[in-house]
Amino acid sequence: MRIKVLGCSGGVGPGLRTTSLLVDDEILIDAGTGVGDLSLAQQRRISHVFLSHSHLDHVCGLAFMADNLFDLIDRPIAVHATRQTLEAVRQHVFNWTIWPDFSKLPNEEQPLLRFSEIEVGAPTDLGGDRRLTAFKVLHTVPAVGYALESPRGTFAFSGDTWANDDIWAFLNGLPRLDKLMIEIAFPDEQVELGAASRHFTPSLLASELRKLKHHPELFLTHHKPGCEQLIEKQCRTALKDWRYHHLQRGDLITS
Ligand SMILES: Nc1ncnc2c1ncn2[C@@H]1O[C@@H]2COP(=O)(O)O[C@H]2[C@H]1O
Repeated sequence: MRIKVLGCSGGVGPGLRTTSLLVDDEILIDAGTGVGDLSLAQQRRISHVFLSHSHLDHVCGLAFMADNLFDLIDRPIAVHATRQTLEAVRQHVFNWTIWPDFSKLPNEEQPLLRFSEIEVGAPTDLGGDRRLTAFKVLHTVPAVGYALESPRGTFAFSGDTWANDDIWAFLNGLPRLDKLMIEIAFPDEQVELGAASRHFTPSLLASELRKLKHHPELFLTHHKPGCEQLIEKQCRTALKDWRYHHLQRGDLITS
């Protein structure tokens, strides 16, 4: 699998885009502002979108992409998420007030978006020997991460999360875990804001990682704008036993 990082910042600013991963040119995992860097031709190729949770920085690109593609595609884009996330997105974004309901446009028989509920823990076959499984994480709204498995390896994306044992129980149950994209939004000084907003700091992530039986390569993500350098400095100590990278927009992960 070829995973292109369209965005992985915890906010926006010059060169910063919010979370969106393009898998094999046809699947999006989350649809943050990073979607805005795809050409129309690239957007037309998207057939599935998997959302981790309902927060704006992970879904706003879906709204703009749907509008862009209005006249350009003749089959729906499948938007997969848990029941709670779909309810939130439908009620608060695609509600005709914030944005048109593209699950009813251009008409209900052939809509642009087709919402599709996923079950946590139930694998979805993506074809080509690839499968994707949602796993529960802990954030301020219902949220999941996704594991992508293929014969060549397993990549997992934590989504936005804070410390909790469900993540490690799921990841420890995987036969292998080669690459883990996991968030650190705040530096250690902001551990209280991290707790309130349910985000990791470097020391907290390092301590939670002791529960993981695998030793994957780590791809650190979702740093809040302005916090990047301090987080990087703290990771040099906190994660010294791990092979890790601070993920950047435009990076490629192969799995
Ligand atoms: N008390 C709070 N609860 C949740 N989010 C907060 C709070 N205070 C500030 N925030 C910010 O609001 C942001 C919403 O998106 P994030 O979860 O990425 O990160 C969150 C924090 O940066």
